Amino acid sequence: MLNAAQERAVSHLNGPCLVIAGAGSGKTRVITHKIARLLKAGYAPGEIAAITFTNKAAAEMRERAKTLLDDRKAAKELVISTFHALGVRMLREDGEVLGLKPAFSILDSDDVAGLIREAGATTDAKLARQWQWRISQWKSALLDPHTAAAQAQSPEDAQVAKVWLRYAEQLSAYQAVDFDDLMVLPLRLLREHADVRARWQQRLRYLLVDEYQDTSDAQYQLLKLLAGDAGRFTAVGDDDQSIYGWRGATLDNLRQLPLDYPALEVIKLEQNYRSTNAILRAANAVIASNPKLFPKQLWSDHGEGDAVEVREADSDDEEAERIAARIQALRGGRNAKLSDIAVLYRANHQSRPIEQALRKANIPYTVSGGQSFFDRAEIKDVCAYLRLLANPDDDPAFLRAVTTPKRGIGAATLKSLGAFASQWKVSLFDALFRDALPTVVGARHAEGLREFARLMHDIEWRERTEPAGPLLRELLATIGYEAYLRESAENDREASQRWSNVGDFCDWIARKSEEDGASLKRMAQTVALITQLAERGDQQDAVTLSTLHAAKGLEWPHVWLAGCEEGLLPFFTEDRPLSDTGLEEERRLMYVGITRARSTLVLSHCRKRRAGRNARAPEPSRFLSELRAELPKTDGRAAALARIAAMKMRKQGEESGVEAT
Ligand SMILES: Nc1ncnc2c1ncn2[C@@H]1O[C@H](COP(=O)(O)OP(=O)(O)OP(=O)(O)O)[C@@H](O)[C@H]1O
Ligand SMILES: [Mg+2]
Repeated sequence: MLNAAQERAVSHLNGPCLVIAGAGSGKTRVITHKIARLLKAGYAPGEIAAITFTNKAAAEMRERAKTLLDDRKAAKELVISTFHALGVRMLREDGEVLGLKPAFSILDSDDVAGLIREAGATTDAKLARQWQWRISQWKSALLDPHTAAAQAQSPEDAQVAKVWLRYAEQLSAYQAVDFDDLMVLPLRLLREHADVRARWQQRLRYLLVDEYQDTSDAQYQLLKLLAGDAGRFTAVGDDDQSIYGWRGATLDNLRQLPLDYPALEVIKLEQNYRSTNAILRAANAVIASNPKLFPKQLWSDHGEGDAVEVREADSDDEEAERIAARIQALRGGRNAKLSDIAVLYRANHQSRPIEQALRKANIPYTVSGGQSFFDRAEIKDVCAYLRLLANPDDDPAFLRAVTTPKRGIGAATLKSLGAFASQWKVSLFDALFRDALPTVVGARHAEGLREFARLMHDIEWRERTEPAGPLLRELLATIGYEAYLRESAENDREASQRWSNVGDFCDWIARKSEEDGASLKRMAQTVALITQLAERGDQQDAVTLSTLHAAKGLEWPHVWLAGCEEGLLPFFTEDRPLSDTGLEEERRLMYVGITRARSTLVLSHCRKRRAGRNARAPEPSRFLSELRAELPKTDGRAAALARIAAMKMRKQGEESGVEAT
């Protein structure tokens, strides 16, 4: 079912459309329903592209489309992806006009940091990170190294521009791109090649963009080029939920849209279908302190509901224990499933005490937004082999693979190999096949390197006919990866955990490659893009632990927002004091957190919080005072009962001898 305003948005098929509305008002629902409507109007599934903010949101939207359409085939053909994944698709198909081979590699942030250290000939990791950040900013602003050099305002900028030039050369030599390139290069592709542009405009005849308020400059330009002058798109967003300003997202794109498209149909939605009025009032109260771009007032017919609670804990450990006690109570008293419950927080490090308390209480949980599965060292090791298989010119992957596990090939050998390779202008892997190799690195090392090359060739040969899963397992057995993990991990438990992660990964590869009929190499090409543990399809009932940023767009019946403290939410430090715009973005983050809740919401803060080895005594968040007028008087008795429950749990934990990790 759709309400009248949603229906208007869904049925507006000719000309551009913007839905601007508060949290939980059914914006994402408009997109899924509009997909169905477009199909009815004669669009082919492959002509409709829906852009989501995360891979996880894309997977969810495809699920929703599946149920709505009742047509699995059509749902499969829909283009539902993030801007970045769409960029990859465009580059794989058409990147060659920019000099990019279809099998190019995608570097993650660590790979990039390594290359930039090399390009700037520095070992200072912190400095290199600063350069990386600057270069990324320039790239997002659509500059090129030469312009950056010409426009440099300071000697530092001039130096970074030089590093950038060398870095850019490395990237093209390695046939690799970084994450910024995934937006910038498709843009260049469409701008500079009218034929390619025409083809993609024909192909993606209608675009739907979710979370429009968090698009970057480059993304907006890409949208415009794809949608053409007729503006065949629908964008939905909420200016009060723009929380990625720090990463280059800009609300200017919202302001600009009506100017660029005078025919733009702007639709507001005011009814909230997610939350109770108690929760909405808290949300409205907080966001009221921000200046308004598009004023709106949310209401819901879900009734008043339970009062929003504010809890104070002595320490972060106590806060965590209370969270665990509350989850048990929700499970018992309200029959809640664990997947109905989320614990949200501002900073990754806050998950540690909470994870410990949940383990102690035997409550299954998943962490999202923090370190993802694919960021784990062991998974990156395996991926290095896969990347090298997909693209032998991928030098960073080569370096990681050839040294993991150790094969007696040291830094000196690699350095000579590097010099040799650049002299011949070939990749490191290619250099292994040059006749002069033994004279460069010595006979013994040459043999070691060539053995590695033979191993990779063997896999490459066999991957054409053999199924991906078993082949990958065999590769890991051949290189003795498990033994390597046992040697290099801190202790047995860690080694087992890591090895079991690798096992999960192999299972996932096996399953996915069977599903898609993909070879190991094909899988390797997609792997670089996957960042979400969720894609492994964990079905177990579990509580969600998530950063506020990663919770965007999602909803749970029960939400606990932890760490509502000055310095944490809003986030600031002595080195990084809060600016006005910074404070506004933090407030929007608080608003996003509050509006994730459907029925119950708890906000907590601690009197003492550990930060590294020190403890701080933070003040309660100013956002709590902003919504205080909307809260009932604190119920002393309920607080006391919760404390007693937490104490009991602590005792139980000690008695059953469950160890915290
Ligand atoms: N017309 C409707 N009738 C019933 N339920 C609705 C309707 N529209 C939306 N909903 C429900 O309300 C909830 C919020 O919808 P949705 O996630 O689409 O909102 P949103 O505006 O995208 O929120 P956010 O700003 O957080 O992304 C969902 O559970 C959705 O199924
Ligand atoms: Mg949404």
